[in-house]
Amino acid sequence: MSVLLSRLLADDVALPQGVADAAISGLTADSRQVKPGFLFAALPGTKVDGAQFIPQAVAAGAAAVVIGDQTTAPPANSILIKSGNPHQLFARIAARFAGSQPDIVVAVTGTNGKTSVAAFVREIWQSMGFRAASIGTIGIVGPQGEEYLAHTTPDPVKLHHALAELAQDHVTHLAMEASSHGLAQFRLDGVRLAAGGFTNLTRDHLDYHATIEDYFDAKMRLFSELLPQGAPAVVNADVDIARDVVTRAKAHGLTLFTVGEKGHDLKLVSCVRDGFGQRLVLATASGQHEIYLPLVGDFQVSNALVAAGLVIATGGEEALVLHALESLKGAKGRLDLVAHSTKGAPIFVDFAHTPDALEKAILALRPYVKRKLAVVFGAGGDRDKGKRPQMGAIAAKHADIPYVTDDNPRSEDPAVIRAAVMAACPGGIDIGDRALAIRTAVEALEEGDILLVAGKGHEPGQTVGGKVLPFSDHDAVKAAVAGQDYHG
Ligand SMILES: CC(=O)N[C@H]1[C@@H](OP(=O)(O)OP(=O)(O)OC[C@H]2O[C@@H](n3ccc(=O)[nH]c3=O)[C@H](O)[C@@H]2O)O[C@H](CO)[C@@H](O)[C@@H]1O[C@H](C)C(=O)N[C@@H](C)C(=O)N[C@H](CCC(=O)O)C(=O)O
Ligand SMILES: Nc1ncnc2c1ncn2[C@@H]1O[C@H](COP(=O)(O)OP(=O)(O)OP(=O)(O)O)[C@@H](O)[C@H]1O
Ligand SMILES: N[C@H](CCC[C@H](N)C(=O)O)C(=O)O
Ligand SMILES: [Mg+2]
Repeated sequence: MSVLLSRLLADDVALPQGVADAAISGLTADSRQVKPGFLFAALPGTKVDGAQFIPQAVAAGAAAVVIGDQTTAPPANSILIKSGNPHQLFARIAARFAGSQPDIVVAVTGTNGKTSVAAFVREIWQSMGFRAASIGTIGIVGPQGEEYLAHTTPDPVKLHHALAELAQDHVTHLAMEASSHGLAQFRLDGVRLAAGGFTNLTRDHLDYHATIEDYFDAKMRLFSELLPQGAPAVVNADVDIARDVVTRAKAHGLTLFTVGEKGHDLKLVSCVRDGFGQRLVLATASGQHEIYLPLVGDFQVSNALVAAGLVIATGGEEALVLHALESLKGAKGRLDLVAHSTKGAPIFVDFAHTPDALEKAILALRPYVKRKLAVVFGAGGDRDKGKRPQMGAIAAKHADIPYVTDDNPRSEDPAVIRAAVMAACPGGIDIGDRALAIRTAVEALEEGDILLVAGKGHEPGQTVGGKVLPFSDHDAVKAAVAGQDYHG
């Protein structure tokens, strides 16, 4: 398949006619992927400037090269397209190259809860009879099954290829996660969005964003730049920063839809625990509604309301949406009750890998604990180091038995990461080998205890050095309960 360069650039860049008639056979921002007739985007990155690979891209047959207008590009035997924002231009080109997108695409941002909200939105739409999918940390989940992805928000080429495939498969409704990296790197700038959601903002990714304000600004691009005027902004009103989100959304002419105890459009009137579920009373313009939410944790109520808000605000019938909440399953590895120990203690697997998430996950389980609450957790390598002592302190404060273990050490020395966590976690038990930590914790469980295994959730591997070794918390827990060794 080839597309005329003029079609890919639309009104973004004007080129002389003969030049604009070039046929482009593919796109990439990686010189190593260039094939004859491709457009290569030479993008400045966090490690290198893609412009240095222009000679290789041209030698591989690049027909056109997108570069920043401040970049001094080497003389190239191909069409040079200069842009003040090459990342954004590339995202738009990727959208035009791929062609179709599902009719209704909503995006959710926030530090925690994005995957859960995207999964809930997909589930609600499915139960209303729509052909729906979601894209995010757990991959592409749709009618054709699941495909794991490397990123929460994929790069524009991968993203638009996925959107076009879903549209061709007659998927009309899509919920996607907008990560702060994805927003900062303009990965979603070609997506036609119908609505945006916001969950919360707490500490994460301060290795990448210089300050928490920069991190917030990146997230706010969804509201202040990506959504078209008048589109709904669904905001969890129960977090302090919601005020700022509302201000930005209003300034951009979005239609506010607030949810939660302080919400206006979908208000949480009351919430009472009922086994591993919760009975909610919700208020909307049409009156009060009693709902059973089959999920553990206050934060899942908040996520479910953002999800319901996104569906209602994009035209979903309120009664059907609220009814659908009663059968939500949620995303794999989010406070997932995976097994019971031989003494009957429930064991949960969760994806908490930020201080706030760890605190929320532990506190969500506390009401069910009759004796002791144990937590197995760690902190990721090559990621925000400031999270480590904070997570250690939270486990020490809120859990009875904290086990500190490895969670994707990546290029770092795992013992150094654990030491940083342990320094703030008096009483913590340091067991680097994650399978052994889980087995030790499981074997120590008594009746009335609960174990939370946090940090990896759905992840299928442990990243050590440059290698991803097969590892699943779900399987490690099941093996430990069966008294078997687990090696991934
Ligand atoms: C920090 C970060 O987000 N980096 C992403 C970014 O890379 P970069 O632009 O910094 O790349 P770079 O290595 O400096 O290279 C610059 C350019 O030169 C190009 N290049 C490089 C080498 C070469 O030989 N030829 C060549 O053309 C590269 O393709 C790139 O376009 O763009 C790349 C292409 O899209 C991503 O693969 C890469 O993700 C890295 C691997 C990553 O780990 N990202 C994580 C942190 C991430 O994005 N996470 C978020 C949030 C997760 C969450 O929800 O918590 C996500 O959405 O997944
Ligand atoms: N609304 C929330 N508030 C606080 N913590 C939450 C909330 N929702 C989920 N969590 C916690 O955060 C973890 C991750 O949740 P989820 O995967 O839905 O978030 P995410 O925003 O997609 O995360 P990531 O950016 O890592 O993909 C959960 O396992 C849980 O511990
Ligand atoms: N998208 C997140 C996932 C972190 C998962 C956790 N297991 C860790 O490795 O810290 C990141 O790449 O920072
Ligand atoms: Mg996610």
